[in-house]
Amino acid sequence: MSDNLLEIDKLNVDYLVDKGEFRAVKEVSFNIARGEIFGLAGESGCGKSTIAYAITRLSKAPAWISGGSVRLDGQDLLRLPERELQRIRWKRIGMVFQSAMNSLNPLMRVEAQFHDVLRRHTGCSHEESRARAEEMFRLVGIPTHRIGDYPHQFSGGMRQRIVIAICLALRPEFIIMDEPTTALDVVVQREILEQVVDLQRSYGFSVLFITHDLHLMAQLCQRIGVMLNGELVEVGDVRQVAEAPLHDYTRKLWNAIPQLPAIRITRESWHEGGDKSCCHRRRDPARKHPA
Ligand SMILES: Nc1ncnc2c1ncn2[C@@H]1O[C@H](COP(=O)(O)OP(=O)(O)OP(=O)(O)O)[C@@H](O)[C@H]1O
Repeated sequence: MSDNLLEIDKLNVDYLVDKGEFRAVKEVSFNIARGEIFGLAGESGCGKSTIAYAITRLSKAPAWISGGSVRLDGQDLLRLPERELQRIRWKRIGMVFQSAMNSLNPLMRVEAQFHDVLRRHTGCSHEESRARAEEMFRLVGIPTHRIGDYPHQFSGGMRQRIVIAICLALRPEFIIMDEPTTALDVVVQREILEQVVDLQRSYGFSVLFITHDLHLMAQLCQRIGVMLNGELVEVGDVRQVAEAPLHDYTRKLWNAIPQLPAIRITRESWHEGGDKSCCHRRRDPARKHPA
């Protein structure tokens, strides 16, 4: 069995626009190992979300996947019949997007929403889904007595945690997180991401983590891919991409970040007794990426 859970090879995605085809993702290839958190960085409009949607073939018109392959455990998702893909979405590949908290049904109690998803994908009973929902609420730090509440009775951060909890309840092997906490304030954002890392350590799923925030990415991910105008211009270990970027654009991305007294938390330091309230890598004032 390959170490890679996900293998994307020469993926092309076009948008069919008035003036013809616009290629938003150009020959993009990268792998995500089992249990790895892989980050995709790059400025707005470079194609990150387009890739996220293409992986599960949730791209909506006018997007068109025009080439390449996306293999999950060796199986090309781009060539699977839709019915088979439906069995893989959510069950094997979870998705948490920026606006996910708004995807909860406002008219249904949260427990019913858990049950709905779990019954559909696993056929489990009310008792089983209630037990799983309580377990997931505990994991994401929400008191279990709130399980019968409606979405509007929770804060934005709590709703986003609930979406993550529902996603995790299906025990996916791979989770796509596209700006999962961008709409939330930094403290809540940090708490949720700490929980995601803890859960990832417990369950061992792989994550594609997309964010504008390079610092956050460097804290969470083992490897990072950097995109520019639809192309993946650099992929590397987080330390290499942060400290010895190979591509000019990656250097520019780092240099565009305000000079804070400290800039990177390693995933290890986040978890191994470091001060979680601040960043851990002291930036060497003398160190400058070459322009
Ligand atoms: N529905 C659409 N029709 C035409 N072009 C689109 C459409 N959606 C996205 N695009 C274009 O595709 C390119 C990639 O967009 P995408 O949303 O993937 O970027 P992104 O890197 O995720 O940006 P952001 O970080 O702002 O979310 C952009 O140039 C965008 O304008």
